[in-house]
Amino acid sequence: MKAVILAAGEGLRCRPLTLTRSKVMLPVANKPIIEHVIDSLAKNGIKDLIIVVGYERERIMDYFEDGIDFGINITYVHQKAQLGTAHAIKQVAELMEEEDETFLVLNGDNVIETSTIKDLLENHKGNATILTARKEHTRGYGVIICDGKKVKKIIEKPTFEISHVVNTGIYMFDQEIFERIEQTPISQMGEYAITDTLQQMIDDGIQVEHVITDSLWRDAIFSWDILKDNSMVLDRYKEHEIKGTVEEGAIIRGNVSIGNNTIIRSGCYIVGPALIGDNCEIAPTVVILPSTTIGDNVTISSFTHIQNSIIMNNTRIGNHSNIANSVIGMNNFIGPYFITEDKENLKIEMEEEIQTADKLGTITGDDNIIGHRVLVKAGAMISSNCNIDSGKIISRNLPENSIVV
Ligand SMILES: CC(=O)N[C@H]1[C@@H](OP(=O)(O)O)O[C@H](CO)[C@@H](O)[C@@H]1O
Repeated sequence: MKAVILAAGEGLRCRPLTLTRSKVMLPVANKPIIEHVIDSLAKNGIKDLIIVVGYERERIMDYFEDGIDFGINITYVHQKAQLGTAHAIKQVAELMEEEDETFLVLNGDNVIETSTIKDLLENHKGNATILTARKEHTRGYGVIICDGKKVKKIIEKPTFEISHVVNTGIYMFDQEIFERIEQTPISQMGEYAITDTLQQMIDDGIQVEHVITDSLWRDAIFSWDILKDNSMVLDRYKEHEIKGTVEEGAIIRGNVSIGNNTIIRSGCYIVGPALIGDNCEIAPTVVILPSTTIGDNVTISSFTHIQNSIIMNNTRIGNHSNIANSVIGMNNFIGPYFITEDKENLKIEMEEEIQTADKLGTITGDDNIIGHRVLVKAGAMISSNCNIDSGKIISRNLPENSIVV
C-alpha cells in the first residue's frame, strides 16, 4: 500500500521560522516534523511513499532523497500552486497503480508516533475513513459530528464549539476519491478542500467512517506550538544515548542524549529529558533544564541557562545568557548576557486575531547577529538576517533584515 504525505504548504502562521524552510521541516526532538511521520509509516510496514512538495521543496528533497536511509521508497510530486488539500491529493492520481486499491494520506506537519495510524490501517472500510482525535480546544481544526463510527457531518474550522472530535487530516481512501475530487467545487476560501469532498460523499449517501486515536497527534498551528510538541516527544523518547564526551564534574540527570563529538565540560548541570546533537561544545557551568533540544554544531558559553527551548543547528550563544520557553533558529550568533523574558498566557496578535501562548519567551529565525546584553521581551519575535547592536531591548517583532542600532 502507498502512503501520500502533503508537504507543499509554507505554514504562514509559523513565521519567522518558515521564512527559510517549510513547516514540515521544523525540528522537533532534532528531527524535522515530517520525519516523525515517515518513521511511523516505515515502522508500520509501508514501503512506498509519495510526498507532495511545493514551498522550499529542495530542502525536503535534499534531506530525504530517495528515502532509502529512512526505510521507505520516496517519489516526489510538485504541486505548483497551493490550491487546497483536495487539489494536493489530486496530484498523485497518475502515480497510483491498479493494485493500489486503497492508500493512506497524511499531513507532513503533524507529529505522530508509530501507534497513531495503526487503528486506521486495521479498521478501514468502504471508500473513505478519517482518523480523528478528541481535543478540548478545537479552534483551527475541522470537526466531525458522528453517530458511532459513521461520520454525519464534517465542519471546517467552525467559529463556535460544536464537537470535540477533530479531523487529524489523516485518511484512508480508495481510488474513487480522485473522481470525487474532480466534482468538488472551490470553497469560499478559494481552495479545493478534501473536507468538502468528504461532505459531498456523505450527502450522496456514501458511508464515510472515522477511527478515533488516543495516540500522539500534534499539529503545530503557531510557531510556539513546536515547544509543546518537542516536550511531548522528549517525554516519550526511549533511545537516549551518550555518544560524546562528558567531562568529570559534569552532572547529568534523567534522560539525556548527547551526540557524536559533543563535549560537555566540567561543572555543567543537565536535567532531562533533553537532546543535544553532534559536534556541540557546552562550556563549563552551563545549565540545561528539561524539555530542551539542541541541534548540531552549537556552542554554548559558560554560565548560560537554557530551559524548555529549541536551539537549532550552527548557533552560538554567549556566556551568562538566559533562554527559556524559546525557539532559536539556525546560524545565529548571539553575544553574552542575552536574556529572553517569558510570560504565561501571553496574548499575541496574529492575522488580526488575538492568540494565546501558554508560556513563551521569544521565537528567533535564522542568520541573526545579536550583540551583548540584549533583552528580548516576552513574545517579541526576531525574524531572520537581523543585526542587533549591544545593549538593546527588543520589545516588538523585528522584520527580516532589520538593523537595530
Ligand atoms: C481543508 C482541510 O483539509 N482541513 C484540514 C486540515 O487543515 P489545514 O488548515 O489545511 O491544516 O488539517 C487539519 C488537521 O491538521 C484538519 O483538522 C482540517 O480539517
